[in-house]
Amino acid sequence: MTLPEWAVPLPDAPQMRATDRWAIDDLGIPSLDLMERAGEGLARVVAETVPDGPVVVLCGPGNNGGDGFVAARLLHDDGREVTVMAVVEADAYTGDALANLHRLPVPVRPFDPAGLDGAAIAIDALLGTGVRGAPRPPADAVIAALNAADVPVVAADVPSGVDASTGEVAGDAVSAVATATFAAGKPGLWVHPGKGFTGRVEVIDIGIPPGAPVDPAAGLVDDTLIVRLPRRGVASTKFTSGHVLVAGGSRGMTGAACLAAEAAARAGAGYVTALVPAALEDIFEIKLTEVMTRGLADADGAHTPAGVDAVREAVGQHGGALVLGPGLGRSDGALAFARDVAATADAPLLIDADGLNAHAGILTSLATRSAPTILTPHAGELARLLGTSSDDVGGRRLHHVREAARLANAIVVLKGDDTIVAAPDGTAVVNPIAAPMLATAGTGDVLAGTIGALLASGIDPLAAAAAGVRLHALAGRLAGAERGADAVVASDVIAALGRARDLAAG
Ligand SMILES: NC(=O)C1=CN([C@@H]2O[C@H](COP(=O)(O)OP(=O)(O)OC[C@H]3O[C@@H](n4cnc5c(N)ncnc54)[C@H](O)[C@@H]3O)[C@@H](O)[C@H]2O)[C@@H](O)CC1
Ligand SMILES: [K+]
Repeated sequence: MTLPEWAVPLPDAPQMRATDRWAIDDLGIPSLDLMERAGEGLARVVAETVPDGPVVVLCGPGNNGGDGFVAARLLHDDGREVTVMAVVEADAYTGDALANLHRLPVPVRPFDPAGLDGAAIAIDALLGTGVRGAPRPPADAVIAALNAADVPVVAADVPSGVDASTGEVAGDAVSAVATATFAAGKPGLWVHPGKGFTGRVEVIDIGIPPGAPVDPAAGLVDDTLIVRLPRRGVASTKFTSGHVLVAGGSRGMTGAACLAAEAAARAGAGYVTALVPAALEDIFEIKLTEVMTRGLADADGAHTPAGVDAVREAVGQHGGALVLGPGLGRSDGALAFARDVAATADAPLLIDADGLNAHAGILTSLATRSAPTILTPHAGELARLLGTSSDDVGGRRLHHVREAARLANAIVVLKGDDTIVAAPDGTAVVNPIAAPMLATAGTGDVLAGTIGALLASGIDPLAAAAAGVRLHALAGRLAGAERGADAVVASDVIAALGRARDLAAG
């Protein structure tokens, strides 16, 4: 498993520990220097967040607490009033944390919730990457007290209670306004529910050079990937730009298929064909201008297995990528159509919406497809695919998206404001840009068409999915700036796709 070079690595907790050990043992960097720089960064983030007033530093039993001691000393040196409270006796400390406890210019007090009264800001240096499982007493009570107090919190490395490797939150977790994370981001800071606790994330350089012998499986998507996307050139034709087929639509849901088709065109496809129920073809002909349409044998305005041969024929004629599902509906015929198309169409395939519901509980049936497969579920759809609840998916997003990718032998895009794209080998990339304006009908269809166009351009499916997710979020933000964040509709996002791409590509 190797993270693509366009992704920013997010080491998990064991990889972060190995990185620290490598820096200390192999490069000879003193561990106290690392802790000093971590504490410096932490103190800086505190000063940037709340520049004046008393600071309360809550320190746990390990090196995360040691970072807190360093920040306490530096903030005190800067003239801040600092109170340090520890959750364990001072004689429980060892190593670098103990060394920094000895350098504190103020006494360490036992934790007392009243100590938070009057604080302008607090530092959560309770638990970091060394934690196992849900916070145990007394740390759990300290986390609860901190959340109950009306004091902004800056977290050291990771909000205590958030699993740095996964973003899972087994008990209570500190709700921070900012997180100063050391050496590199961690997956759990970017994946919900953990992401909901971090506030602003700042990565602090603690002086560990690149080259650690670790191989993170998770990463962040940034604009590097967009810069690398193929562009139309002087020799391009509509054929070299890629062909997207959209199979979907049903009575009452023609819009979804249109949005996916139009998004594919705006995301760079050279030509797009909508494969729609024959009874509705005239409607599609009127609604779509650049997109070609083809009517398939239908039942009462919905797809049926009788149309599958025509899909295969269209794939054989034009090649390209197939987007299956937008507006498909849930009639028995349409669901059977989706299963048959997925099982027999020999083209790169993206499945969305009711195309996913057609595969509820039978995810492994997709694993034997010969061409690449991308699935784009939200939490509810992924839960149905895996036969579990949306709450279970919501609590363990990284785990479940990886599991689905492995079972389906597909790229799986778990949508949200922390959209995760996972590959069958466990590689997972997260899009860090939230775009709340995308919370409106039809934006999922736009994402499906966008990824479809990138898939048709011939880039690898993980890159196509990740780039589509990023472009979609960037376009959502642009549309929000143009239309007003709460007024964005899906077609605004389509209209902004091209500019989003140009801006991100620089
Ligand atoms: N040299 C290094 O390794 C560096 C480490 N740094 C800091 O050190 C942290 C990691 O330090 P540690 O490995 O000491 O680990 P932590 O400080 O994260 O916590 C480990 C301590 O918490 C206790 N603990 C474990 N699980 C618990 C649970 N569920 N509930 C309550 N207590 C629990 C353990 O008994 C142990 O005492 C990083 O997050 C970072 O803040 C930084 O100082 C930079 C350099
Ligand atoms: K912490």
